[in-house]
Amino acid sequence: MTQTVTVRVPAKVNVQLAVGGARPDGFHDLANVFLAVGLYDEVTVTPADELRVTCSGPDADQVPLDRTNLAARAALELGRRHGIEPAVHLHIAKDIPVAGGMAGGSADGAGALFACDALWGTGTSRRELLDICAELGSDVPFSLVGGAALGIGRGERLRTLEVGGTFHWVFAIAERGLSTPAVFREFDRLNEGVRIPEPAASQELFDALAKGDAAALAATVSNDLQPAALSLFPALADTLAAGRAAGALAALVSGSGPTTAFLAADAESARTVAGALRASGTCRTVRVTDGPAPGATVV
Ligand SMILES: C[C@@](CO)(OP(=O)(O)O)[C@H](O)COP(=O)(O)OP(=O)(O)OC[C@H]1O[C@@H](n2ccc(N)nc2=O)[C@H](O)[C@@H]1O
Ligand SMILES: Nc1ncnc2c1ncn2[C@@H]1O[C@H](COP(=O)(O)OP(=O)(O)O)[C@@H](O)[C@H]1O
Repeated sequence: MTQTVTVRVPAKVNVQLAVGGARPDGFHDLANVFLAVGLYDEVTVTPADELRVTCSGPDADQVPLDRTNLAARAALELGRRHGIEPAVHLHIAKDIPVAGGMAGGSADGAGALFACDALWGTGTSRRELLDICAELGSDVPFSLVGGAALGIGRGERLRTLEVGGTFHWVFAIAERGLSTPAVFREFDRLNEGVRIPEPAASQELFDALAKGDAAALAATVSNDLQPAALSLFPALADTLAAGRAAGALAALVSGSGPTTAFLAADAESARTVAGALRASGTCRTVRVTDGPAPGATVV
């Protein structure tokens, strides 16, 4: 029997995030276009006496190690469905910023699910894995599949999108995190009394992804949560301005933030934008990477 399984799972940036009004269940309908990018968490699962979570990496102290951790929740749910006691040690090697709008917790949930399924030999179908992911959180199904996809409903119902090239990105990691529910609440507050249209995905954006055309993608990216994130974290405007001034084709908040994302024309331009962001002193760390990246993969 396999004694240890490690799964690598990517971060995401939302190249379009169209947000509808609040639903009766408290969620918002979305047209959420995800692109997986090359920052990864690794989840390693090993048999143990009881369920235990550990985490390493620069942000490890911000990650809960109890049963609220999405990796633990994934193991508990898969075990429950198969009548297996989830006696495993889950170790998260964390490289995705915590509470950064890049779906790091979701990545760990998808990674733990995939890893436990391999360790226990439960042979769960793709359909059931995606159902469990959707129970764990709106972003978790995308973490499993990676690449690029449109998420509708609360973002959990996915349609894979074609991507015709590599997109070069720079991410500016902020000094502190932002809570996703707080950003949605601020979105509701800012839109009080406003009739919010049904969220709709952009065909121009799909075409830009399919062509691998960075300039065309830059012309169509959008994030309806950006005003709410900026309202809660006004200093992000300075980071966005610094990246734009350095030649980024597009500058936007990633999901609910506070990570800011900069689309560059090519790898060299990405390095220039990264250097300018570092020099600007408007963020904690700068990362250069590209997308699309593959979904959860056993390493
Ligand atoms: C905003 C997005 C964009 O991709 O990502 P992040 O910025 O958090 O990475 C997602 O919609 C976040 O998805 P995820 O982080 O999985 O959220 P969930 O655990 O499902 O929900 C947490 C809370 O966010 C709000 N929420 C989330 C999704 C959604 N469609 N509508 C919402 O209103 C609700 O208040 C919910 O209770
Ligand atoms: N494995 C995990 N890694 C990070 N955060 C987690 C994890 N499990 C639960 N959380 C909780 O989820 C919150 C959101 O974290 P994260 O998924 O990193 O951000 P975001 O939702 O902005 O993409 C964290 O503040 C933390 O309390």
